[in-house]
Amino acid sequence: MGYIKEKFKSKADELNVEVKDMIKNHGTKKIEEVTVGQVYQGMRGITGLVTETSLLDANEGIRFRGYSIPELREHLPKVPGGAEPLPEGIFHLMLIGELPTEADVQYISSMWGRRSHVPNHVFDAIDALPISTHPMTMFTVGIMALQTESSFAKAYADGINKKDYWSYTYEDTMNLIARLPRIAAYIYRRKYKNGQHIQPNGMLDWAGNFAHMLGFSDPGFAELMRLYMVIHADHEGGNVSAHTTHLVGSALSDAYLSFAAGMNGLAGPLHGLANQEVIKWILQMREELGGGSPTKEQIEAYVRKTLAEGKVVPGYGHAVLRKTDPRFTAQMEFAKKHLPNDELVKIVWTVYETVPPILQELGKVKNPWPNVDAHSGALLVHYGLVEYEFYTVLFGVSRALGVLASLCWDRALGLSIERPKSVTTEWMKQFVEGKVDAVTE
Ligand SMILES: CC(=O)SCCNC(=O)CCNC(=O)[C@H](O)C(C)(C)COP(=O)(O)OP(=O)(O)OC[C@H]1O[C@@H](n2cnc3c(N)ncnc32)[C@H](O)[C@@H]1OP(=O)(O)O
Ligand SMILES: O=C([O-])CC(=O)C(=O)O
Repeated sequence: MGYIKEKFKSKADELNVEVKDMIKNHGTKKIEEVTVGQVYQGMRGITGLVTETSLLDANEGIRFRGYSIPELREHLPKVPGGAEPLPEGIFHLMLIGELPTEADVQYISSMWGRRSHVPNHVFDAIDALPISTHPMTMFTVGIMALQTESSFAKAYADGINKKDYWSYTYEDTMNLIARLPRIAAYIYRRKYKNGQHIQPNGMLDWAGNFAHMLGFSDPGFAELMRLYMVIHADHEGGNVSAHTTHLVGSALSDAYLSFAAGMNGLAGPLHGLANQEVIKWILQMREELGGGSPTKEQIEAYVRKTLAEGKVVPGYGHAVLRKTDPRFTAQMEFAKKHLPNDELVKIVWTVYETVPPILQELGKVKNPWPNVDAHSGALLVHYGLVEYEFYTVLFGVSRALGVLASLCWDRALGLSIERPKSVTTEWMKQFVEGKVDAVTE
């Protein structure tokens, strides 16, 4: 057994004892009351999941095992001469719960390199789709085709002990993460670069190799990919992609099935797809105004028009956050350092000055501030990755790190199949009239 796997096992054994104890001694302690409004409105504010990898504070933003994004940028290992943290490092942190050493990161990097071979039938499955297919559809088809390789599914079919679920899930996790950049790059080159594919470079780190396979040789782009892959990796457990992966995994669907399900959620415009919507919205605004940089007044008018048409302003608002997303700030800092005079980036910054007061005026928007998706597209366009329909695939490759580390924990802790209670509105009517009681068991 590799030493990262051994470390995970020993951490999981320790936490298992604590969790069993928690359930035994405090299992009946109430966390909070659930209201009728919460049940109808997306279960907002209901604490209903345990996710070890990260925790969100509504005002401060995400922390990965206690570390904020600025702290991660400082403490995680980097490539020689690089300034941005390596995704291998945040994966180690989320899985093991400790900051990695340089050696840990190198170990994970070379492990993923060794496991990165993608069988041909995956490419054939993608090639069977029309070229006009959305890249996220190609991505989930690719992941589903790769499910033939699941160690968990094979082991389960052969009959395994519950105690060993974690081990096969770990193997699937490592193999899937190793292969995702190749699948994503294949989709990009197939759809946008006439199928001129680029072979992996085994000497590079995971994100550096991804940048290389996509076809971008500017070292700034590789740095951006490292930062991008770190900041999009996880956002505690309740977001649509993480929750879906966890939910599907709770039926003991393997990592491929669970992750593909999560990616179908990420492909929704209120979640991950918002990053393509942001750049599309900005480009349309520019086109309607005849090109160039719009003024604050022009942006304000365009925002009001968007709202009047009954649409949301993409990249703004959040289900849980109540301040500017620190992932937006991290990208803004990257832009200030590397591309302070980029025209599109400057538009993103003017949009940032303009949108929040307008959303506040509406009186119903709980968070008028930008989220992670408000900034990412402008950075990608700067380096030449202009095909915005592809952006959510990048998000998905990154999100694998968090949701699959979590899936390892789900199986290691023996978490149950998820099955909350649902009711009908007829039941709800009787409940508010005091004719039926809430079901507590
Ligand atoms: C990686 C991520 O997933 S980050 C989120 C990416 N998504 C986006 O950027 C899309 C734009 N934003 C939104 O649609 C929302 O803010 C969401 C989906 C992120 C959160 O939704 P909710 O938790 O329901 O937000 P909230 O409670 O503030 O919504 C209240 C009202 O304000 C509206 N609202 C919220 N954000 C916006 C916005 N950016 N533009 C216009 N209206 C908005 C909601 O649509 C809702 O209107 P309704 O009562 O008429 O249905
Ligand atoms: O937390 C959420 O609901 C959405 C989000 O920002 C993410 O998943 O990154």
